[in-house]
Amino acid sequence: MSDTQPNTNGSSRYFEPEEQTELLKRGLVRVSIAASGIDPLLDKRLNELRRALRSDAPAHLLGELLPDLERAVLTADQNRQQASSNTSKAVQQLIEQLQDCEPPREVSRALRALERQLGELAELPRKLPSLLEELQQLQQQTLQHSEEQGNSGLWSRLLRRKPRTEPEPELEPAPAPEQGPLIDDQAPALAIEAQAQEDILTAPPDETERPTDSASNISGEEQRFSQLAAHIESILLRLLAELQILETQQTARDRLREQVSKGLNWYELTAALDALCELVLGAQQSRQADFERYLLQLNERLFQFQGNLEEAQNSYSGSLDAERELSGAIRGQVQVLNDSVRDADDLSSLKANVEARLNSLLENIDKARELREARDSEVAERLSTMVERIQAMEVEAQTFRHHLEEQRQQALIDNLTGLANRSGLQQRMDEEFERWQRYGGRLLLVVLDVDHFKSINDRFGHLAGDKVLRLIAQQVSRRLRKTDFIGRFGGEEFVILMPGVSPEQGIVALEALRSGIEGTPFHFKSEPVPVTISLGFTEFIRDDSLDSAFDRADKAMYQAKELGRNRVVRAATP
Ligand SMILES: Nc1nc2c(ncn2[C@@H]2O[C@H](COP(=O)(O)OP(=O)(O)OP(=O)(O)O)[C@@H](O)[C@H]2O)c(=O)[nH]1
Repeated sequence: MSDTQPNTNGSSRYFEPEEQTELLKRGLVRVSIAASGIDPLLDKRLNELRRALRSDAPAHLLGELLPDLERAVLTADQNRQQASSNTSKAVQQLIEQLQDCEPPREVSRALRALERQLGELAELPRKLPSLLEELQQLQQQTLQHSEEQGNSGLWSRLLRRKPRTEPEPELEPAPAPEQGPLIDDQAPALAIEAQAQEDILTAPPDETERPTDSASNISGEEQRFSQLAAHIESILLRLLAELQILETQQTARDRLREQVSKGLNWYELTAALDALCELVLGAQQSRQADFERYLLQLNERLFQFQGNLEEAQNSYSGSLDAERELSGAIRGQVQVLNDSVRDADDLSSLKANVEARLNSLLENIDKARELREARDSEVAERLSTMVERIQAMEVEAQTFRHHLEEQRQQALIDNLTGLANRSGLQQRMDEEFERWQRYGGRLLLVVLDVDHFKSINDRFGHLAGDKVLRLIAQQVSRRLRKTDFIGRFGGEEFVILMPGVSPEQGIVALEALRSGIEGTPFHFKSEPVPVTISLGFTEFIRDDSLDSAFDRADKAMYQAKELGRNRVVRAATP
């Protein structure tokens, strides 16, 4: 059979089968070149095919290449579909984010239309460039719209600097009253002198650092952001002040403290956190290394100690041997003396003989004594060295115990209020609960929450909020008995334990506590800041667990909030 093919001038011409094969091969080579660059495995297989076609490989060899090629084509197709689906998802997310920014209605509509186009995955690679171009325009319109609405976006907010550093407001409690038997009614006057704090709310922002904003268009959101940054800085400064570091880290700490107190933007904040992390880890590692060194030293000393004991033991058994040797020698000399007395012929030779034997006996005894004395003094010396070493070891162990205890205690204290933190509170609750289970008696658990604390933060800033928390902690601790215990449960919530107090006594005490806080004149500059607390409490009853009692007290506290706040509610017992 023959075949025809249109030639360049339009007429058809006949092709021999060899020519047709050649043409097909050439066509295949070109198609394979066009299909290159889609997938690395497919490229490899196409390369192999091209090499085989160019080298005039026999048909059966070409046939062997085909299954691999087919597989590579299928895999490449799957990969392409997966890539299309990923791209589609990413673009879809971008569209959703833009929709979240509340774009103008026409932009939102266009975004929805664009989203619909993403459904046709097969078309996506071809359409992607125009699709992205359209998306970029819609994004620009959305951002422009956001800025016009004064609703500055997350990035612009993050990249901007906060206003000047917020100075600490001065909250000055009057001197502490004497502790009353259960509750002291005389609330001290507190003055929150916070000129500086008020400055924050009214001070114009730093123009050089806010290139796009004027002082007048700082949104409420922006202000909250600045307050949050100030809050983070105050926490960092407190951490830096309280961090136990090494002498070699002092300069790094001072540098970081200076940097933080000057105010940080978010980029600097990340670096500052890194630096803080380094300080903490450095100090921790060094303490760890110290401890390891101490353990090594201790090990070495114990080893020496054991060596000394062994030597003392050897020396003691050496003395026993020497004494045994001496008594054998004496016995021998006495035996010889006996024999010479028995066999003596005349008095003068007997006398000389006895004298010689006695002298030799005395010599032996003297030698043995000297030897024993030398050994005794050696043992005494060893013992005194050992005693000294033990004393040194005791001192070191004591110091380490002290350090460990200090660190353990620090981990249980809340930095802001100086009260027990959640872990400290948990520890004490466990102890009190165990005592109550073992010995019975009365135990009250109180949950205390500051009312509308969020609005104090919002009105006066987080630093003022912190000060209020500190002062409440002080006020409440002063009014409690020595046997009571207060810890910070978290945020603006505290827990009080009152052992040996009946619910009737408890309600009186807590009512006085509540009215004491209410009557404390907190001031922000000259403006009074109303601070009240809500309390819920319960008595531990049979079959109670810590959780069940806490739950009751917590519910009672929420009931106090629901009833209008600033009150004490006793939990209903089941
Ligand atoms: N300044 C400061 N604020 C804190 C601290 N811990 C938590 N807060 C804030 O305390 C506020 C508690 O607010 P909410 O839980 O809404 O309660 P609230 O405003 O006191 O209202 P009620 O409890 O319903 O009276 C939140 O805004 C927290 O950010 C802290 O250590 N310092």
